[in-house]
Formats: sequence, C-alpha cells, structure tokens
Amino acid sequence: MSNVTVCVRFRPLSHKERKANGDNVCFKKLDSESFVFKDEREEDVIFSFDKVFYEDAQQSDVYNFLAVPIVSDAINGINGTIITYGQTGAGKTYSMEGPSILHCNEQKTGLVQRVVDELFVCLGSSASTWTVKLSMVEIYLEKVRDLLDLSKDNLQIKESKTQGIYISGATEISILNSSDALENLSQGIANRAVGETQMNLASSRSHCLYIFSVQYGSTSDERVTSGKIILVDLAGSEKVEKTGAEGRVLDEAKTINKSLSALGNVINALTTGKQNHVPFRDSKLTRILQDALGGNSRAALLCCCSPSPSNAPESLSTLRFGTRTKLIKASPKLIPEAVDNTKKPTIETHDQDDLRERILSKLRLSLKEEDVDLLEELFVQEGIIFDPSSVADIDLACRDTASEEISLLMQAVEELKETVEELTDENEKLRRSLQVAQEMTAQAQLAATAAAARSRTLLDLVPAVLRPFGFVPD
Ligand SMILES: Nc1ncnc2c1ncn2[C@@H]1O[C@H](COP(=O)(O)OP(=O)(O)OP(=O)(O)O)[C@@H](O)[C@H]1O
Repeated sequence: MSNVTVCVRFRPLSHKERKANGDNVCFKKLDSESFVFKDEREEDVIFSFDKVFYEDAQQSDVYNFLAVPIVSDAINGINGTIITYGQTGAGKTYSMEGPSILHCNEQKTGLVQRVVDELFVCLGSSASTWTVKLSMVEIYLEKVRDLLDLSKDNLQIKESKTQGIYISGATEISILNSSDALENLSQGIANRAVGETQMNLASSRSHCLYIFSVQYGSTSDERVTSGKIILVDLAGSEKVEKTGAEGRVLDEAKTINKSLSALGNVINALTTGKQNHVPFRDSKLTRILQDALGGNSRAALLCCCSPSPSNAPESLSTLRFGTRTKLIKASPKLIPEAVDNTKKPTIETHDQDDLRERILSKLRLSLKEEDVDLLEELFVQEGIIFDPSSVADIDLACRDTASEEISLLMQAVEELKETVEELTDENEKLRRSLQVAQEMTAQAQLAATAAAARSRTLLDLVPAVLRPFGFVPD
C-alpha cells in the first residue's frame, strides 16, 4: 500500500441541493472502495480509493479507518498528517471538527476531538512519562498566523535536523488531558473567527492546521520518542471562475489555488519519480507538509465531495486530486528515520560535548587561553553553538544554499547547452550559405572570364573586318 491513505467522503445532500435536483446524486456505489461517477457530460468514470464513505457513514467510521493507525504511529515516533480536501461546503470542517468542537454528541464528534481522546487514552495507559503540546495556525494569503496568539501574524517556517520542518515561534501549549486540549482548541477556533471578522474573510479561504507534538519517554532505557500529528483543514478548492470573485477576494482565491496547485505539483513530483526536484518550497502549505508527504510520516487524505450533480465538476476535480495522491509511494527512509528519532537525545548530548571541545581546541590555537575561557562562558550562558538545533539549522541552511546553487548552476548549464545547440545550428546554416555564395562567385568569375575571352576574340577580328574598307589599324 502507498504511504498515503486516500479516502473519499460524500456528505448527505443539503436542503438546497435537494430543492434544486431532488434526490439525484452524481455517483453510483459499487462497493466500499469504488463507485461510478457521472461527470458533467453524463459520462461514467469509475473511481477506486482506499475507502469510500457514503452519505450514511458515521464520523467514527472515518476516524477508525483514517486516524487510528496515525495516532498509534505518532506514539511510536512516526509523524502523521490528516488532510481534508474539497470545495467549500463539501464537509471538510464537519469531518475535522464535527458541528462544534466543545458541545457535540458522541456520534457527531469530529476527527480532531477523537484523535485527542485516543492520544490521551494511549498515553494514560502507559507507565512512561510523556508530554503533549498543541499549536494551531492558519495560512492566509501565504502568511502563517498563530491561532493561539493573534499578535503573531507572520510566523516563519524553518527546518532543523532534530525537529524536521517546524513553525518557528508558534505558541505551543502543554496539554494534560482531553478536556484541556479541547478548551485550547476551541480557543484557537474562536480566535480564527475573531481574525476572520477583523480581516473580513471566511474560514473557507484559509488553511487551518492543528499540530500535536508528542514526546514519549521510556522509563526502562531512558529513550525519548517524538512524534507529531498534524490535522489540516484546507481552504475550499473550487475554481476562481465559478466564485465570480473580484478584488481582494480574487487575490485570496488565486493564493488558495496557487497553494493547492503547489500541493498538486509536489504530489505530481512525488508520484512521477522526480523526487530530486520536489517543489516543497513553492508554498507555505507544502513547506509545512514537507515531512508529512516526503518521508518520515504517515499521511491520510480525506477528499470531501458534495453528492449533487450541480457540483459534479468540483467533485470530479477533487477525485482526480485524490487519485494522483494515491500514487505517492512510501519513502524507503521511513523506518530508519523513525528508529533514529528515538535515539536522538543521547546522540545529541555526545554531539554537543564533542562539538564544544572541537571548537574550543580550534580557538585555543589562535587565541589567548583567558579569551577562550571567556568565550566558553559566553557560549554556555547564551546557548550559542552548543544548541544542536541551531547547529543543525546552520548545517541545513548551508546544504540548502549549496543545493540551490547546484540547481541554479545545473539550470545555467542546461541553458548554455541550448544556446550552444542554437549557435551550432546557426553556424551550420551560415556555413552552407557561405558555400553557396562561394560557388556562385566562382561561377560568376568563370562566366566573366569566358565573356572577356569572347570579347578579346571579337577585338582580334576587328582589323580583318575593317581592312577591305581601306582602314588599316596600327
Ligand atoms: N457528513 C455530513 N453529515 C451531515 N452534515 C454534513 C456532513 N458534511 C457536511 N455537513 C454539513 O454541510 C455543511 C458544509 O460543511 P462544512 O462546513 O464542513 O464544509 P467545508 O468543506 O468545511 O466548507 P468550507 O471550505 O467553507 O469551510 C455544514 O452545514 C455541515 O454541517
């Protein structure tokens, strides 16, 4: 099976859709994994996914199939991501949050709350120590906004060896149990609504990310396992033309389309074997999801669709997106990285000591002993250099810059090759024209010589012609 589980969910027909088209729907169920979809031209297309949830599917069905494996993996140090994709009103937020995150009956409870409950059940039943931290951010117009602290409205995405991709400076709240988590989540959701009113935007125009970081320590061998679960409620995927948007709303729609198509491009690159050129950096969304899609992670995509024939083009495009995503194959580095993760704390301590000694010995070669002592004190006090993540950052930044340079150089070489080819062609054409011109010149010269010879012969005849008339030339 591929690394990404892809499921489809058709929500029930809305009141409005029923009024417009009666009970008509745009698909016919074949089994729990496939259906026939009627496109706009009434042509039948068969789609198959890991699972299809039809209108009568329960929230618990979606959770059990899609999220349970991801929660148990997170405790074992494998990052997990669940994404809901689809046009506005297709049921993304309903699947993620249910009708309300705090006040909701068991049957309608969404994925987020179920993930939290399961996480604390698993952690609570173990004898090990653990911490769970929550962050909640929103990506709007390519800016990452902290939903747990609205004053942070342009967070940066960074990468380190120890944490992988992370959102620098995002508020992280330690949560102790399920109800604690839900209160903080509902605060984040309320903040999202405040931001929406302030900025006059609708939730369907931003991507919302719920991030749970789990650290799990084994008391027997003092190993710490870190895992992350990211739940992503994407902005509506509908086409700009259909929304009739203009002005700022059009800009929003374009940005959403851009980041969703960046997601599509990343998926394309991952599925077509162009793994060396995966454009994760093309959008904030793909950058944050880099670890989730690119390697040490399990991911699940829930493609939410309206069942109504009036939304068939949007549903078709959602289903095509899902089909492409299904082709992403598991990265071979998945398991080794996950195992490495569990060993990191001990390795880091050794690294730090080693690194400190190496740097100080180098400095001793060129500086006075007391200056080195002062520097050592400063380093330790300020946590400079000996912070492994900052070292990793520098390391990665260098590698990033180097690989960017290499790809720029390769591009330049490609362009040069093309130019050389063009010039060679041009040169060949010129050479042929020159040859033709030389041949013509030679023929012209020959003709001129022949003409000159003919006129000389004529001149030679002149005396003989004139002599009978008594004219004798000199
Ligand atoms: N499976 C479902 N069962 C019952 N009602 C549903 C279901 N899915 C969605 N709905 C209802 O459909 C409406 C639209 O759903 P929802 O808000 O989840 O859409 P969305 O895809 O998140 O849209 P947006 O992109 O605008 O946020 C809501 O009123 C929701 O309660």
